[in-house]
Amino acid sequence: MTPWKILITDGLDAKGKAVLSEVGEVIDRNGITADELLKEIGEYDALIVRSRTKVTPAVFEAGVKLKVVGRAGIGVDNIDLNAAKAHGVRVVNSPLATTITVAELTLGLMLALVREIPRADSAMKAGKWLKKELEGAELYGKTLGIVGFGRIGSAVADRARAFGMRIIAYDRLKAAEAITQRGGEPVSWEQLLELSDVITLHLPLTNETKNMLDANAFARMKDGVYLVDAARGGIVDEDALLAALESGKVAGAALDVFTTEPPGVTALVSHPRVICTPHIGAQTQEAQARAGYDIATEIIAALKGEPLRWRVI
Ligand SMILES: NC(=O)C1=CN([C@@H]2O[C@H](COP(=O)(O)OP(=O)(O)OC[C@H]3O[C@@H](n4cnc5c(N)ncnc54)[C@H](O)[C@@H]3O)[C@@H](O)[C@H]2O)C=CC1
Ligand SMILES: O=C(O)CCC(=O)C(=O)O
Repeated sequence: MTPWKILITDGLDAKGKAVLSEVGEVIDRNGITADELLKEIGEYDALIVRSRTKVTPAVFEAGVKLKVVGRAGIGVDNIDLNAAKAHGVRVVNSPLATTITVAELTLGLMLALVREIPRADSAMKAGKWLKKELEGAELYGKTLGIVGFGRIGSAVADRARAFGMRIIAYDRLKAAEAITQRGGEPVSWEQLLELSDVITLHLPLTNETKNMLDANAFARMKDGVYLVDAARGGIVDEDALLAALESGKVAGAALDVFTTEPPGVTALVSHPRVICTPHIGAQTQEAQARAGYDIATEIIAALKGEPLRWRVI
């Protein structure tokens, strides 16, 4: 047994924990507060988080033994990468584990939006039979605009093609062939906004993508467009989205992610044409089992100084 101590702060699948237990002492402090984390992190060699825990410069400062931070999942916007670099701490993630799960939720949200499934269900539970009012739209033949054509965006494209949708995509960094090979048409940002019937976001939150969907972007969209965000809150300017819903520019929005999480019952969350889920994009048994195993093996590789598959820094 090595002397490594590994702290888990947002839960981890049992298999991942078992793998980690073979090489060190694993402490599960699911739900630990920011203050508690600062007090306790000094004892640990490795920290594993999901999206709840904010790994701030102060955590790196207090983490005097810290060698690696693992994100069981994809987005590392909750980890201060500059501070990690400054303290010589590696950051790793498990980027392949949850792709299918997020793509499936995205398709579910698209269908829920165009057929108003949540409204139909809650009306039934309230004893109302809204058969005449609930006339939806088909996805078939509609144009799906995918913003960010990486792992999840391209998995969404594959599934949406099966629904008979035309796929257009904007990705600032991907070669056009990466999009055409998956049956999509590469377009500019402006074209994507102007041509899409449904827009879905699959890109990271960065300084560049923050508020990418602002009032100007909404103004360029088709009237009656649908929006799905299962990427990150903050990419969409929530005030601009609310205004676009009120004006009728946006027919409906499905949001799995929010600028502040949990957001509380805001005007956006309670809007009748908004469907919300509590950041469950990656939350299936299968995806979490894969993410737990992948991050555990990557953390061990980092602690042992072995080659890494998913080194962020
Ligand atoms: N709702 C949830 O629970 C989950 C959300 N996510 C989010 O989904 C995002 C995408 O995940 P993956 O597809 O695995 O990542 P990826 O890295 O495979 O794909 C992201 C794509 O976005 C593109 N991109 C980056 N900046 C851009 C910009 N300014 N304009 C246009 N395109 C840009 C990249 O070139 C890349 O192709 C993650 O960053 C994460 O924030 C990921 C997992 C679960
Ligand atoms: O792990 C989570 O809770 C969220 C997943 C996610 O957003 C990600 O992996 O980027």
